Formats: sequence, structure tokens, C-alpha cells
Amino acid sequence: MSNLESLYQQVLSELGENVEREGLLDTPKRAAKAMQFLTSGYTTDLHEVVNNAVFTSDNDEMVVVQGIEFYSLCEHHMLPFIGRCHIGYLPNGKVLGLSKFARIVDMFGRRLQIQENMTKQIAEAVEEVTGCRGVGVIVEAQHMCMMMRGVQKQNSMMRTSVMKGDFRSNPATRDEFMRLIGL
Ligand SMILES: Nc1nc2c(ncn2[C@@H]2O[C@H](COP(=O)(O)OP(=O)(O)OP(=O)(O)O)[C@@H](O)[C@H]2O)c(=O)[nH]1
Ligand SMILES: [Zn+2]
Repeated sequence: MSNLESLYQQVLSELGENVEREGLLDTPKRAAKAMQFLTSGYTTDLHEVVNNAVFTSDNDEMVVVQGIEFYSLCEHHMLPFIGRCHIGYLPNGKVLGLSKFARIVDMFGRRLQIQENMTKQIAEAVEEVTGCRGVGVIVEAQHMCMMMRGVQKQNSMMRTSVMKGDFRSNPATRDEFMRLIGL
């Protein structure tokens, strides 16, 4: 049994469970495996994720990839927050492979996070790999720590944004981004 597995067994025991009952026999192993997957973003390398899928293009108009779903864990309670991420950028001679936006979102989602930091990290990664003139990232999510426990509010949604480069300095760029994603 790995260290993480025996710690999960201890947690079950502390919660008053019988760790010998049939349904729980493999639970420490499953929980450890699940948690390692849900935090696998820590060991994900940005350049491996992108895999050189950055292509030369003379199209310098805004590109928007909208509605990328993600599952993350809030760093305060280790409970899920779930939502969608919208990314827009202004290419500067190079465009990024479409699937790589989703891979970048997963890379930063699969960690213990707060939504604000995750939003910023995604924006910085897109900027780093594309060398773009500007990037905007908007994340909309629901936090289980607010729904299942605590204040128990089921209908609130948190929206965070990070605007960099032209998206920050030029209101027209920001407005175009908002219009394209329907906000
Ligand atoms: N800004 C921000 N806050 C978050 C995020 N995820 C969880 N939180 C908040 O983190 C705060 C932690 O507050 P504490 O008072 O230390 O913890 P708590 O007693 O469990 O708080 P309650 O949730 O109010 O019961 C709570 O207000 C959560 O709603 C996030 O991604 N961003
Ligand atoms: Zn929380």
C-alpha cells in the first residue's frame, strides 16, 4: 500500500468507517489514483502539452475558443469547482493548434486552485507559447464548497477574467472578445 493509500485508509477510519467492509477494501487505492489524476497538472510540462503545434499564419485577426469545460479542485476545501473557460487571442504570425487550448486548461485545472489564479496561469501560458499580441481568458464556474456545504448556494456562479496585451490596453479588442463569446 502506498503512503497516500494508507493515509486515505486512515481518513476513512477517522470518519468512523469500517475499512474492512467489502465496499471500502479498494477505496484507498481508488481514491489515491483519482486524486493523483486530479492533480496531475503539477507534473505536466507546457512544452510537452503544446508538442510544437504552433503554426505560421498571416491571419492576425482575433481567434476565440469558447466553452472549454474543466474540473478543478479548490485549494481551500479540496472540493471540485466546475465550469467553462473562454480564450481569445490576437496572433502575431503564429497560431496554436486548437486542441492545445483545452490541454492548457486541463494542465492548470488539474491542481489545487483558486479560480483567479487558474485564469491568470492559462492566459500566461497562451501568451508564452504563441507570442501573441494579446490574450483574454474568462472562466465561469460553480464551486462545490459553496453548494454542498458552507453557505449552500446552488445558483451562484463566479466569473473571472484576465486580459493581457492588446486585450488590456484596447477597449475595442476587449469588446470584440466579449461580443464573440456572447457576454
Ligand atoms: N476568491 C476565491 N475564493 C474561493 C475559491 N474557492 C473557494 N473560495 C472561498 O475561500 C474561502 C475560504 O474561507 P474560510 O472562511 O477560510 O473557510 P470556511 O470557513 O470553510 O468558509 P465558508 O465557505 O464561508 O464556510 C471561502 O469564502 C470560499 O468560498 C476561489 O476559487 N476563489
Ligand atoms: Zn472551497
